Amino acid sequence: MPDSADLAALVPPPGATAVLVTAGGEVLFGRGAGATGVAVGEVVFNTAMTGYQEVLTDPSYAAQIITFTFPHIGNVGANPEDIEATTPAARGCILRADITAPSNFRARQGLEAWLISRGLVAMVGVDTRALTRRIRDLGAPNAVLCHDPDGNFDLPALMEKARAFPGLEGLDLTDSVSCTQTHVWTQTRWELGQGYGEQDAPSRHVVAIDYGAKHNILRCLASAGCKVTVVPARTAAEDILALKPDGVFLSNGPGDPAATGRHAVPVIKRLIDHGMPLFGICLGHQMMGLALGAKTFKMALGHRGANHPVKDLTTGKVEITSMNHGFAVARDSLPAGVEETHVSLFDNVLEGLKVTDRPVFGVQYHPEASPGPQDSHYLFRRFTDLIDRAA
Ligand SMILES: NC(=O)CC[C@H](N)C(=O)O
Repeated sequence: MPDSADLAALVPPPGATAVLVTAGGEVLFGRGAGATGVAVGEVVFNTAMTGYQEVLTDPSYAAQIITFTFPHIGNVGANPEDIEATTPAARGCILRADITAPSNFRARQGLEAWLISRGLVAMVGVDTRALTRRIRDLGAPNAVLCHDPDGNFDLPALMEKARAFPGLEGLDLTDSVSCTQTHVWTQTRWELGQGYGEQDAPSRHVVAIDYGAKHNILRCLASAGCKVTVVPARTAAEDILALKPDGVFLSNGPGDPAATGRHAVPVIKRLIDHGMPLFGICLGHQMMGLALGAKTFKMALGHRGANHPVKDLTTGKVEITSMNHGFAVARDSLPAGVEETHVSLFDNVLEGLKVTDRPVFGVQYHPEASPGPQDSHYLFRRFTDLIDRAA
């Protein structure tokens, strides 16, 4: 493994204004883009070919630096609609090609200006295919991404910074991305020519626990006919029950489910015991698993993209899904009475579960897509059917 002296001896190539330094001492130079400064986190790759704005605003990417496997990122620019959360969570991004001027009727800004406005550090002009292979073969590294227009890099200090990052295992990050106030969500899904809609006359009441919820999940719930009351991540079970919901939704979110589960699992257990219809997505699904007595584990590189095939074991149908997870529920830890409902056809990881005698289910992937195909939207209907049957 390279040491500080090896790193101090490295001379950046001419024109290098950004560098990625891993905790293991690997160094990758490129050209800086977006905000200047230093970003610390776990480096992961996403294989989606579209929807970079949704990916970069997904709160589940807190404390992560994203490299896109698609080489041309930025072609459609940025617009104020394709935003999954207003607070920045991802730390930065790494791109193959230079960011070019936008060409899309919805663009209001170029990607470069948008990255700066969100404080996202970026690096372009690097071999993202080699970086992706490295992540695939050796796992997702902790690293520091530094953008300095003068190209002054203290590489040993950057490596130390990467080493000081504790890694995602054991990290509860929901407080940094959850809402702070209870509020009602009324926006519905985007339609071409109309944009987002506003809900009218919802017939069911769902409380969504916000561990870092993507907006499109809330829109899908609103479009499925639910009045959606969004509550902060640490809301007590009794306060949720006092809102008299017909069902409770457990959102996606960043970090380690076992760490966030320390405060969230007792709340989820109480709701399950109460007989409440429950639907969990990603982090919400993982913590539902923990509440039922299953275990979660950290995957070597995780699943991130918009092209992951999943089989619904309850219908035999295969759907192409959107994913972003680095942890998963361990199949062999599922207790009696909890059934696996979905499985990844890429690597056989458990992607969904349900409780046999209660109205409780969750999926590991992202049925709201954003970005990605809409094959899995049926799950919102499955939730409202459960609510209606439990009424
Ligand atoms: N999208 C999510 O909710 C991600 C859940 C969790 N942080 C993981 O990486 O597995």
